[in-house]
Amino acid sequence: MSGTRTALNPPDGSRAPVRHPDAPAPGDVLGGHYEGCFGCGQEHGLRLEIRAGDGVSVTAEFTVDPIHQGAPGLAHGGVLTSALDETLGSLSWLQRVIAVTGRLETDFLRPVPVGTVLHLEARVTAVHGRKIYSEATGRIGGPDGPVAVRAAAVFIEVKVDHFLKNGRPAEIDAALADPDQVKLARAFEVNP
Ligand SMILES: CCCCCCCC/C=C\CCCCCCCC(=O)SCCNC(=O)CCNC(=O)[C@H](O)C(C)(C)COP(=O)(O)OP(=O)(O)OC[C@H]1O[C@@H](n2cnc3c(N)ncnc32)[C@H](O)[C@@H]1OP(=O)(O)O
Repeated sequence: MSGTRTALNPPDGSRAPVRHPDAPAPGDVLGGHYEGCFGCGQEHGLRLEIRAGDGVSVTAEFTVDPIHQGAPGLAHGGVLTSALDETLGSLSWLQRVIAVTGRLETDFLRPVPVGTVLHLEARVTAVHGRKIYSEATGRIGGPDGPVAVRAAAVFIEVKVDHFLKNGRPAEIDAALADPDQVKLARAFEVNP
């Protein structure tokens, strides 16, 4: 695994992230990108409601329920990583690009008990070509509480074709039949 951290460090020539002029205002709820999403769909999964923050940042609160357990009474690490992944993924809204996770590294610093509200915050740190570098934290006890989990990631910008080519036809057809979904995807694609 030597050199893996290097992939999470923005290379020379990276630029600062830019908040799109039409990005939602700080404090606005972003809304999900797809109702079937495990992270932001509101009918199943983590049901994350993510808000725009300042600059290219977002916040969210995730309540750890009994279905999220790994060890008795404690959150599963993979579930916490999913919450971080979704929060990081939603940074796309503020840049008006579509991006998927290329690499995601999580540090688990404290156990997270069932019933905890995890205060999530994510921000883009740099952009290099299609690579978007970002970081996230999950704090317990409040937005300024101790960090329980943190992540560093590289997201890779893609076009709508990524989903059309790789997704399962049933869900793709349903998404294409949903004018809001198509509008959303196209808006992101044509407004860099
Ligand atoms: C009209 C209806 C249609 C529906 C529309 C829906 C809209 C939905 C909106 C928003 C969805 C967002 C969903 C968010 C959900 C939360 C986030 C997730 O969990 S996403 C799922 C997990 N991630 C994957 O499944 C990626 C799987 N991987 C891939 O598909 C490819 O590997 C991909 C696209 C990431 C890269 O493949 P390449 O062929 O396009 O590009 P290459 O040339 O390999 O890489 C480009 C640059 O990126 C670097 N790169 C690629 N992978 C990297 C990695 N793992 N680590 C570091 N750098 C990496 C490369 O070194 C290269 O850098 P250099 O330009 O040369 O400097």
